[in-house]
Amino acid sequence: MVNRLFRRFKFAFMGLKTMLKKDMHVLSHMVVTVLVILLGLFFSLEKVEWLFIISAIFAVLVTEVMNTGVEYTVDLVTGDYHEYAKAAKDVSAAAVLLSCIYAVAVGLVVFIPYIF
Ligand SMILES: Nc1ncnc2c1ncn2[C@@H]1O[C@H](COP(=O)(O)OP(=O)(O)OP(=O)(O)O)[C@@H](O)[C@H]1O
Repeated sequence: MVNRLFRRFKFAFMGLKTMLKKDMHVLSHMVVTVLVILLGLFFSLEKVEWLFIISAIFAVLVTEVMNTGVEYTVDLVTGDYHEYAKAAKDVSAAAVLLSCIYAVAVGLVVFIPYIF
């Protein structure tokens, strides 16, 4: 039981490592995440504000990870141009875009009152 749990964590961490190697976007997300956390500490955000910031950070990271998974799967299935391959990758990228819009909206709502 503990062994199985440990194996699942191990594979999940291998996934994160693969992600960092394949997708440099994740590094830019990490940099923005650190900056946002520092800004949050500087303004001493309220608990609810932190919850929204954390949800936005994870929304972007999770969609990026899923997007990379879809890209790998599509590339495994076909190296040729295919309308469905394009649709799968574009729709998956759209999920990242939506999560980024959510993150920007949360950032603006939380930080604008502190800045102005
Ligand atoms: N096999 C394919 N058939 C049709 N269109 C494809 C195919 N592979 C990629 N595309 C198109 O090219 C775009 C870019 O695909 P790619 O695999 O290079 O991902 P990416 O967005 O550059 O991701 P990353 O930079 O994270 O690797 C896709 O969004 C899709 O529109």
